[in-house]
Amino acid sequence: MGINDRHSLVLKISKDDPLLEKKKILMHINGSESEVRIYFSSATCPEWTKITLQAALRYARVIHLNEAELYFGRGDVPLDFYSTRNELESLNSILSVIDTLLSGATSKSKEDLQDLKGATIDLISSLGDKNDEEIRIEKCSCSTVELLLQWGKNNGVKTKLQIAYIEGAGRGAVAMEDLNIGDTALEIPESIIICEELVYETEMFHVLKEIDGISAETMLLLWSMNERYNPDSKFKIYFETLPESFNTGLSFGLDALAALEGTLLFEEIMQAKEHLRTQYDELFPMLCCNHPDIFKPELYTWDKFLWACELWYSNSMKVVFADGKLRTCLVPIAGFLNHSLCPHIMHYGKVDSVTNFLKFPLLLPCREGEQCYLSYGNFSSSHLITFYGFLPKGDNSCDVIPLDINTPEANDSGDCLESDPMHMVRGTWLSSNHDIFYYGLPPQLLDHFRDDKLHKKTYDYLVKEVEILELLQSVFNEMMDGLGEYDYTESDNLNWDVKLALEFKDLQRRIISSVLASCSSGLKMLETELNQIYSKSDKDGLA
Ligand SMILES: C[S@@+](CC[C@H](N)C(=O)[O-])C[C@H]1O[C@@H](n2cnc3c(N)ncnc32)[C@H](O)[C@@H]1O
Repeated sequence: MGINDRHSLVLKISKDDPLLEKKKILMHINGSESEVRIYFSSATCPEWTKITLQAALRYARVIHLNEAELYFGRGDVPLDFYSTRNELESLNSILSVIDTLLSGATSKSKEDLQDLKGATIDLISSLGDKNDEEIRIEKCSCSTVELLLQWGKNNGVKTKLQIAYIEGAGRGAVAMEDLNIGDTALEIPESIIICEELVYETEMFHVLKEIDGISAETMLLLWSMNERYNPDSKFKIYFETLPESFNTGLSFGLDALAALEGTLLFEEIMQAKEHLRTQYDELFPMLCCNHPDIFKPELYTWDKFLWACELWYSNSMKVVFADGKLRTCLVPIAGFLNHSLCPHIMHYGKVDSVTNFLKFPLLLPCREGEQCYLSYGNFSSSHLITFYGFLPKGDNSCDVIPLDINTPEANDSGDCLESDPMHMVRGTWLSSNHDIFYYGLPPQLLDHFRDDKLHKKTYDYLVKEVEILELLQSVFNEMMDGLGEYDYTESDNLNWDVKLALEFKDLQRRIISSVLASCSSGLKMLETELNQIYSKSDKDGLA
């Protein structure tokens, strides 16, 4: 209860948030501190739920911003929509505050809180509806998948999902009934999660533990290469459901790599492959020669090593176990969940210490027959292609093009005087402000080039703005030329990897051309502004 019998929602930035200081500045500019209290009362006006939620959402969005979203946001524009992920997290955090209030509320206040809860759920649901996409889902009658589900159930798995074939994404999980926010779609007992402890029980461990600096993840990867072919494995059925090839960026052929030349994705894939090759060469053939009965040479080829790397990159999850330890794991059945930029499940990495189950609760309703999506994390499309082998549908706020800009000012000892963020651009269609001096471009990038001493809207200021936009135009024109032309003519007969490479290049092209369009329209606005100054000075001169 707050003043005058009104209730309040209290939202605050976590003290452990690494972006705490930056978020505090943004909150401060918008009239609040790291903690904000939003008063509400049903007696104020009929629209009170909408008004309360709008007020709370502005601050909740800041609390849930990630680094890139903070870079692209700005203190002097309203704390508007940032991304679907941010919106989903923000609305759910408001919902959990309301739920906490409800647990201790009296009957009158309960009614108001229930109304507010209903309005919050409506907003979350409409977010899901906006991102709803038409995709073909077909029943999966694959016997190995059915065997795995049965094995899971025998071991205690509880699920409200069934496995289906999803157009363009292999297998996926589909809701068997209408699922609401807070419902648990899937529960996996800790006992069937594949994690490092399994290696410790094997002969292999006695050999591997002698290798200097070897990580638990690498041991587990080598274990899985053998276990995949072990007829007596406890996880035999799980391994049988895995695809023969994962088709991630790590398996891109020469044509796809050639198509990507000059892009950051090319660099990312080459670096990742080089790293894996070095790791492989450090272990093999040494392990096979020294311990051929434990590391059978036919199971430890480069191709099989790459398969295992792709398995772990694309299917593993970081899980905090009931003992509090974080482990990289393979989670049978949960491994069927596909990724979305508007996921139903986001918070799932912790085993419930009372029940010993890893639970997958919903942040977004999922109707019967709809695909239930997970968030694999805040990853750019280049990361998702390299390590997962797909380009997600929709606007990915992590798709940025980093810019190599040096901070000009440094003191005598070479240290930068002011900490300059890593500058970048993204598709300017994601920005809400395309007015003069904003142009849909990142404010921090523009500020980097601006001269603080010039007063806004003066002739010199406008001339400097023109210079900045022309500079950006030349940088991005060069980047666009480097990408070459897109050839659509034969796209039907292309290999999966070349297709993916071309789709990535097309996305890069769309981002760059949006930046170029923003620069052009900005230059036009500046030209109009300068013309007004000229005509005014002409008139003044005549007078
Ligand atoms: C954890 S598995 C999910 C289950 C997988 N679809 C299967 O059939 O085994 C991750 C893999 O699923 C695919 N995937 C996940 N989300 C996807 C999406 N939104 N679009 C296309 N493919 C996706 C990618 O191949 C990715 O490497």
